[in-house]
Amino acid sequence: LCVTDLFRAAAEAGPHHILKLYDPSGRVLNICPQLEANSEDSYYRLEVVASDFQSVLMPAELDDMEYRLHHLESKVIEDVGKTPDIICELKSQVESFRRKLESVEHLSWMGLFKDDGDQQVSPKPRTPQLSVQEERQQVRRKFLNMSSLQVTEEVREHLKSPIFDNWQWEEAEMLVLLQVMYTDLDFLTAFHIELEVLQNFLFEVYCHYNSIPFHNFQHCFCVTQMMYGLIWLTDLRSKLGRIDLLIMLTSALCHDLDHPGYNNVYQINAQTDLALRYNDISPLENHHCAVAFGILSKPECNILKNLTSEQYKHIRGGMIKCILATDMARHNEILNKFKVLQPVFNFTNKDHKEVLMKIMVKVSDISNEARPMAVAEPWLDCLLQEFFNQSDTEKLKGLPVTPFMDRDKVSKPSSQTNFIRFVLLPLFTELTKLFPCLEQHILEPVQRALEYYSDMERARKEEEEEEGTNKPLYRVGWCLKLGGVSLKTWKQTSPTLLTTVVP
Ligand SMILES: Nc1nc2c(ncn2[C@@H]2O[C@@H]3COP(=O)(O)O[C@H]3[C@H]2O)c(=O)[nH]1
Ligand SMILES: [Zn+2]
Repeated sequence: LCVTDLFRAAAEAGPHHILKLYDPSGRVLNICPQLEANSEDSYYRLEVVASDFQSVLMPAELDDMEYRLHHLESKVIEDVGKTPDIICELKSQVESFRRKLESVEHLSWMGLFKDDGDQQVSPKPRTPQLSVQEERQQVRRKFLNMSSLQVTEEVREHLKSPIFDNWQWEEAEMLVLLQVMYTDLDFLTAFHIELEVLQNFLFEVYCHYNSIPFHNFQHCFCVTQMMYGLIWLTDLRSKLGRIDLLIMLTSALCHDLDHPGYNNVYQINAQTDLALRYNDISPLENHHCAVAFGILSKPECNILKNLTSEQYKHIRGGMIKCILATDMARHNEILNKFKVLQPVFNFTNKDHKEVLMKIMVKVSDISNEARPMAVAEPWLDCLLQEFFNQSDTEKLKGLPVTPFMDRDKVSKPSSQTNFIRFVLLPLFTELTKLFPCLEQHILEPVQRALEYYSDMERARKEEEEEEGTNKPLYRVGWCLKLGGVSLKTWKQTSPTLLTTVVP
């Protein structure tokens, strides 16, 4: 097929069909303007992979929702004589969602079109566009204009709790809160850190996180805040040296610096610059750590500059160990070490302390489900978006597809029930044995999350059985949030409840 034929064929198939294009070896090709020409003896194969496109992209829920909104509006008008603002807002959200589905943007969701021309999967020097730079400078100005003294006692206390809601805070405010963490742990006095240097360091850290769905600055903030909360909850200040606390908090802060949104498996399979540079050994974690020390190598950002060389060496060694420990490929190795030590744990033993510090960073890194559901669930949507993006790219490039990232294999609840059962609970249970006070703060919320996602999984299966069809594993619509309530939850709530949950 020549390109014109291709588009003619697509037009003939009509808008209700999904087409996929394959090369002679059976690889799915990206239908995009950069498509290479084929020759007479290398045919492209065009296949209709799904019909009734409209019903996939226009979930019945959307019609249902519009109908119910209309119904609700007429009832409210009968009572109060006009359409309340909240209903107008909902109508415009539903309308904008419909427009999104009708446009071509959603095609990238389905792995059909993907502009991966400037995809950054290697640590090339970052040359942000002016607008990004401007945005950052605005954040910097706002951050520097706020004083940590403005942060009230109430917020300082709340900052120590795992129920802290990151979604309520802007980036500049998060930077101030990070500054509060360093000051309230007395790091500035203990390590002679000048406030201006701390602010420069925090700002540079912020600039070195990418705007990607999950491994972004907000994730860095959440992990650091959880670490901070754990330090207070477990009273670690009385058990470890302040230098170890500095290592743990700074490792949490730096642990995903310049994450490109594609994991180690991808780096290795795609033979990216990172994989080449680090010989396939934890390429990402090595990179995060190297970026951290790159930032610290600038004198104006070097919060460690007033330390003795021995202290510096200790901190550098500790941070390298903690950041490299976040590679999930080493999860069992590290957890098993901790399991052996836990019954005889000794806070004065150097090796014991080292394993505990790694465990604390790991727990903080994967602690979203320990937070209230309204905070945790949007994080899962972000993670799945990054996962699906990776598996779509893997399919397009003909690389092995990472199974737990494959939109054709995982559903939102199944991804979570497995992760909670096999990763979170074993890890959190072990830490709780050493610090029983953590049970209510991290273990119980995770157990509740497991029930929540098991219920969601059951409901999905029942719906499938009722309808006798396979439900799409992860519907586009599930991502639309209306006042923090997912469409699916919304569908299940009564119209009267709707007005109360949406605000
Ligand atoms: N399914 C699932 N995976 C998670 C969750 N939180 C963290 N992870 C995974 O755990 C990994 C920790 O290291 P990475 O940041 O590389 O990538 C993270 C995700 O792959 C979660 O809530 N659900
Ligand atoms: Zn992380």
